[in-house]
Amino acid sequence: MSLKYLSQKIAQTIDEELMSQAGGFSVDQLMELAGLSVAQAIAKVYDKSSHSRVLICCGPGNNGGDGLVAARHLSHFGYKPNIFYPKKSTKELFQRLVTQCKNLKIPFSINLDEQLLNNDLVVDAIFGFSFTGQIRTPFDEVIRKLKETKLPIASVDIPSAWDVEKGNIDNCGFTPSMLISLTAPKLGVNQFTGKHFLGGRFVSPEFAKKYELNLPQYPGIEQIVDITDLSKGKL
Ligand SMILES: NC(=O)C1=CN([C@@H]2O[C@H](COP(=O)(O)OP(=O)(O)OC[C@H]3O[C@@H](n4cnc5c(N)ncnc54)[C@H](O)[C@@H]3O)[C@@H](O)[C@H]2O)[C@@H](O)CC1
Ligand SMILES: [K+]
Repeated sequence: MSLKYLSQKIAQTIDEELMSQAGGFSVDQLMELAGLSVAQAIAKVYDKSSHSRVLICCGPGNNGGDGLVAARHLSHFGYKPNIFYPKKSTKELFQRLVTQCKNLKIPFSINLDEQLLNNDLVVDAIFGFSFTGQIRTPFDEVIRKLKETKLPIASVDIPSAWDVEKGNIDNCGFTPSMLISLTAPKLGVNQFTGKHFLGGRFVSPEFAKKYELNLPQYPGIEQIVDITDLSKGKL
């Protein structure tokens, strides 16, 4: 049974339906589980003895929110997260996530160059499935710097600046060493051959059937499932 890769529209429809009256979820709940998945996947691949300093780059939307949640969990796991969040959302949920991180003494910095010199790993939580069109400032500069860094990058849901359906067209983005797709991978990553996890363990069997997601079994109590071998060489 092959994995289902989602179009941008279906990814957004699934998101909306999960948070509809029928789905019953709040955005906080989904974001919490998404961010926890990200933190678990990172802890599985990058040991804190060698990769304790984790730079979390957060964008202006919910992908950035997943990054803030992941930063909190990584801090509890014993990592030393640093947050780069240049365009903060004014929504109450995001303000609370920032407060939670500050209460854990997680530093926020606006100096990306300095942060890239002083961390062991980057989490790319800049754009998710709602990214469209030409990349706008200040994120054009951020993506350019991430293209240049030699640090390993773990992307949340889709590598930022990749077209959600067509992938890294015109080499507009960077290729991360690791990807944590949420709910189901997006069409744009069907050529991705790096370490690939699926997270966001919140879909009911009926819901998965309705959208023919063909989700793999999550092992035991894990929030993530390794789909590297399932996804390699797709198409
Ligand atoms: N159903 C799911 O799987 C869940 C998804 N979540 C996360 O939510 C993400 C989607 O969140 P959103 O819909 O808020 O969108 P994104 O976080 O993908 O990005 C939207 C933001 O990016 C900006 N943006 C879009 N294109 C741009 C461009 N070309 N240049 C500069 N800025 C641009 C928009 O103005 C907006 O502020 C997913 O990818 C995932 O990470 C989780 O939080 C919860 C559960
Ligand atoms: K991303």
